[in-house]
Amino acid sequence: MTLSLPAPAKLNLFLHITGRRADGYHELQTLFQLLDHGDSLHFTAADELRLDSPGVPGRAEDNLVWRAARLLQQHTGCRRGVHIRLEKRLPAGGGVGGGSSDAATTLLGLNRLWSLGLSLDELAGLGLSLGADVPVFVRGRSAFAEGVGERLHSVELPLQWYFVLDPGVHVATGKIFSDQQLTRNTPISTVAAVLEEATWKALRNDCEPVARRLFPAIDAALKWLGTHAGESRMTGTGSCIFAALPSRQHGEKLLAQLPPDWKGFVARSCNLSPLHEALAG
Ligand SMILES: C[C@@](CO)(OP(=O)(O)O)[C@H](O)COP(=O)(O)OP(=O)(O)OC[C@H]1O[C@@H](n2ccc(N)nc2=O)[C@H](O)[C@@H]1O
Ligand SMILES: Nc1ncnc2c1ncn2[C@@H]1O[C@H](COP(=O)(O)OP(=O)(O)O)[C@@H](O)[C@H]1O
Repeated sequence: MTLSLPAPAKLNLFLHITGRRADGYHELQTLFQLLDHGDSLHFTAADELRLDSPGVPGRAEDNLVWRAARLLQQHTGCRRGVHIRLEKRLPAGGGVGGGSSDAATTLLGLNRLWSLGLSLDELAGLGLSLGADVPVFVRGRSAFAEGVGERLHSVELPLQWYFVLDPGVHVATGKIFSDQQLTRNTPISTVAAVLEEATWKALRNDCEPVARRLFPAIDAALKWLGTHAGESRMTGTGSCIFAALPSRQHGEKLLAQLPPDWKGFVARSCNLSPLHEALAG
């Protein structure tokens, strides 16, 4: 029997860098918006661990799916295996959290397949050791986040169509965070304040000026989407750019007009992750 589960994308609707910890990691405030579009993972019970992920370059052992499965085995002492097939749709290094979401789906999927009975708190704790963005996908709710992204307050955001433009460049998160021109002193805000309509315009992505300076394609993508869809912003540390849309049809039209080197997708926002809906159903 095969268990097939989604690994949804996220957008950072804004991303403020508010400080830097003694260990060099940056403190941030962000709004994680989950989307109904993403990768798919297929889990089939087996004696050994095997990963089939043609869309992700590099060794299987470095894949976050593999690392999540190994971590779960080590943490629980479980000796069961699994064959996992990863159907990759999200751009890697695109700021839409594909790798982190794949890891979260693996943790929840194997917790179910191997009948481990770990709680969401335990799984989120394990996820955090794989990456700062993994806990939000484990918990499965759009959320305001603080710290390095691990202090989560779930929020109900208005449902919205989004266009996500992938300018085809891979941004290493560390390259943005180590840039000398990155601002690290945005004043700390509150959940209530960021959710107010009046405050919305003042929110931004502090990584955006650095990313558009380092990557001309990101600058060009921001200009293109700004012209075609109005206010546009970068997600995470890039490279994807997004804009809110009045309808899916607007997004389909934009897809047809995209310059040849760029890709994109149209997605609807969701407050509850499609992964959690699938596991509940
Ligand atoms: C900033 C976000 C927002 O979603 O960017 P995206 O990765 O989604 O683009 C994430 O929290 C990213 O978290 P995560 O994806 O775990 O970061 P990693 O790749 O592990 O970080 C690579 C490097 O960036 C730096 N780093 C990362 C996160 C952080 N809060 N402060 C940092 O200074 C560290 O030097 C780290 O070694
Ligand atoms: N399953 C995976 N999918 C995508 N990237 C992965 C995966 N496992 C490991 N990686 C590595 O993690 C990096 C960041 O992946 P990803 O989460 O897609 O980017 P971002 O954090 O910018 O959204 C990739 O460049 C890749 O080297």
